[in-house]
Amino acid sequence: MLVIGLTGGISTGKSTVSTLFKTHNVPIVDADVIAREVVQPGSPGLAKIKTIFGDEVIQEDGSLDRKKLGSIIFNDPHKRKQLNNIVHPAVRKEMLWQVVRYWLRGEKYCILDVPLLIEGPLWKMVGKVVVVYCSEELQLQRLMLRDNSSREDALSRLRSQLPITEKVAYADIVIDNSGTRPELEQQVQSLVERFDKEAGWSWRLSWLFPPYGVASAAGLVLWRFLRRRKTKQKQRLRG
Ligand SMILES: CC(C)(COP(=O)(O)OP(=O)(O)OC[C@H]1O[C@@H](n2cnc3c(N)ncnc32)[C@H](O)[C@@H]1O)[C@@H](O)C(=O)NCCC(=O)NCCS
Ligand SMILES: Nc1ncnc2c1ncn2[C@@H]1O[C@H](COP(=O)(O)OP(=O)(O)OP(=O)(O)O)[C@@H](O)[C@H]1O
Repeated sequence: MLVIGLTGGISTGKSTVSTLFKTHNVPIVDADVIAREVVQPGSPGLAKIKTIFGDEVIQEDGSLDRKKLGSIIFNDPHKRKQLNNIVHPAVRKEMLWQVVRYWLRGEKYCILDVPLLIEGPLWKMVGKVVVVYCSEELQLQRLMLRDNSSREDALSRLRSQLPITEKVAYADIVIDNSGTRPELEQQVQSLVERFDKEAGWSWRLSWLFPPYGVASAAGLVLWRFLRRRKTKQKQRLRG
C-alpha cells in the first residue's frame, strides 16, 4: 500500500485538501483528530499534561482548555517541546494502527494528514510527501479569519513551525493553494487519478505477499534518504 504524507504550514489548507480527498473516498489518517483523542478526559495523555502544565489548563468539566494551552505553548519553545513529548508518541502509535487497518482492508493507498510531518521523523517513512503551499501572508490572513485571532497570535503559531518555503523543499508534490477553491478541487481530482495509477498493481502483490510489501517499503525509505542527502549537498554547494 502506498502511504502518502500530506502536510503544509499552519492554515495553508491541509484540512481543506484532506476533506476533498475524503469526498473521493480516499482513506485518511488525521493526526490533528488523533491528537485530540489522546488527551480526552481520563486519558494518560491528559494526566501527564496536568502534571506538567498544572490545573490552569484543565476546564471545570475535566477537559483540556485548548485555548489556554495553545497560548502557553505557541509562545514558549521549551513548553511546546514538553507537550510534543507527551502527545506525539501516542499519536504516532495510533497512526500506525490506522495504517495497518487500511492495509488489512486492502486499500491501494492512504493519506497521512500530519501538520508536523517534516519537523518530525515521519516524512522519512512515507512513500510520497505532498505539501500544501500558499504564501506566508495568505497563511496569516486565512489563519486570522478562521480563528478570529490577532496578527500577533497568528504569527506566534506560524513561527512555531518550519517556514512553508523550507517544507516545500521536501515535497515530491506541491499543491498550490494560492487560488480559489475550485482550482484547489481540480488539483486534488488530478492527484486522485495520479495516485490510483501509481499504486498500480503492486499494492495487490504487497497485500497477497507481505514480505514484498515490507521490502518495497524499505526500498522506498532508502531511496528517499539518498535523494534527500543529494538535495542537501546541492543546497550546500549553492551556499
Ligand atoms: C496546543 C493545542 C492544545 C491547541 O489546540 P487548538 O485546538 O487551538 O489547535 P489544533 O489542535 O486544532 O491545531 C491547529 C494547528 O496548529 C498547529 N499545531 C498544533 N500543535 C502544534 C505544535 N505542537 N507545534 C507546531 N504547530 C502546532 C498545526 O498546524 C495544527 O494543525 C493543540 O494544538 C495540541 O495539543 N498540540 C500538540 C499536539 C500536536 O502537535 N498536534 C499537531 C499534530 S500531531
Ligand atoms: N483556496 C482557498 N481560498 C480561500 N480560503 C481557503 C482556501 N483554502 C482554505 N481556505 C480557508 O483557510 C483556512 C485554513 O484552511 P485549513 O483549515 O484547511 O488549513 P490547515 O492547513 O489545515 O490549518 P491547520 O494547520 O491550522 O490545521 C480555513 O478557514 C479554510 O476554509
